[in-house]
Parts: sequence; structure tokens; C-alpha cells
Amino acid sequence: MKKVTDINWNAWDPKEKATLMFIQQNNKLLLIEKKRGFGAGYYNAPGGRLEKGETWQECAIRETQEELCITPLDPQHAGTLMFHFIDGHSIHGEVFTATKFEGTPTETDEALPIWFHVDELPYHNMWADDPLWYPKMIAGEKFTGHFTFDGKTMLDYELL
Ligand SMILES: Nc1nc2c([nH]c(=O)n2[C@H]2C[C@H](O)[C@@H](COP(=O)(O)OP(=O)(O)OP(=O)(O)O)O2)c(=O)[nH]1
Repeated sequence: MKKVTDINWNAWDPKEKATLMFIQQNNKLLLIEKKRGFGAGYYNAPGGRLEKGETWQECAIRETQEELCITPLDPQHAGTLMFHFIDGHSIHGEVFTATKFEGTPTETDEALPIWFHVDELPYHNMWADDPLWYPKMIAGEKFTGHFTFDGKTMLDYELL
């Protein structure tokens, strides 16, 4: 299925569930250069797969602790992303934001922390859908995105 309208997103059953955590302070976003795993080499937010028994928010906090050695404070739910890959892979992502955190962002095996001004984001080295929904997230507007991908190539999308 290549078009987002080919998919019944209400009945869609993702193979994976994952989170993203965006720390935003003074018009800057704390991103990572992802060093390994899915999307390695891209800039992204810290995040990763939901583990059994944890909530989305607990996952977003845990992954940020694991990848950057910091603890986001008072995370807010920002949006929902659903990715369908034509090879059968699929990921449901929940996006969180926070303006405060404890600790010092530190490089780990998984991630190198880098602050970017919101007007100078490295979209050329990010997932193709990111420029579509980052502006809403930065503006604090809730969003839901549906996307079809062939590998790294975005085929179709709708943003609600
Ligand atoms: N910004 C953005 N993030 C995406 C896109 N697609 C996608 O999977 N992600 C995120 C969701 C997850 O946080 C991350 C994939 O992480 P993952 O946890 O499934 O994979 P991983 O290989 O890093 O595995 P692990 O850390 O759980 O061991 O990438 C996208 O199009 N844009």
C-alpha cells in the first residue's frame, strides 16, 4: 500500500511502538546524531521502542536517560506519527516535548547531543517527514501524521 488513503489507520496494527522526546529551550532544540540502529546517521530526537508494561511517557523519559544521560521534566504529549513501510515494517510513534531537564547532555554509544536553533534545523539529514510536522511541534500545535515509506523515501503523507 503506497497511498495513505489505502490504509485504514484506525485498524492499523503497527509492528513497533516508539517515542521521541524533544527538549526545547530558548528557540533551541536538543537533537541527537543517532549513532546506531534504525535511522543511524540522521539527526533526530532521543527516543526508542516502548517496552512491555511502561507508558508512552515513561518510555520517552527512559530513552532520553539512556541516550543522553538527562531526565526530561514535566513532558507534554505533542503529537502522533504513524509510519507504514511498503516492505511490511510499521512504526507507531508518540512525540513528547519538555522545556526543562536534569543533568548534562552527554554523548553515549547511541547518540551525540547537539543543540540547533529552530530556524537552522538540519532537515537535509533527517527523516523526510520531519520538515512537515516539526513546525507544528515547535509552535505547540498538536498533530497526527500518517506516512508511507519505501525505505528512506517518503511516498505519501497526510498531516492532521
Ligand atoms: N523524527 C523521526 N523519527 C523517526 C521516524 N521514523 C522512525 O522510526 N523514527 C524514530 C522512532 C524511534 O524513536 C526511532 C527508531 O528507534 P527504534 O528504537 O525503533 O530503533 P533502534 O534501532 O534505535 O532500537 P533501540 O534503540 O530501541 O534498540 O526512530 C521519522 O520518520 N522521523
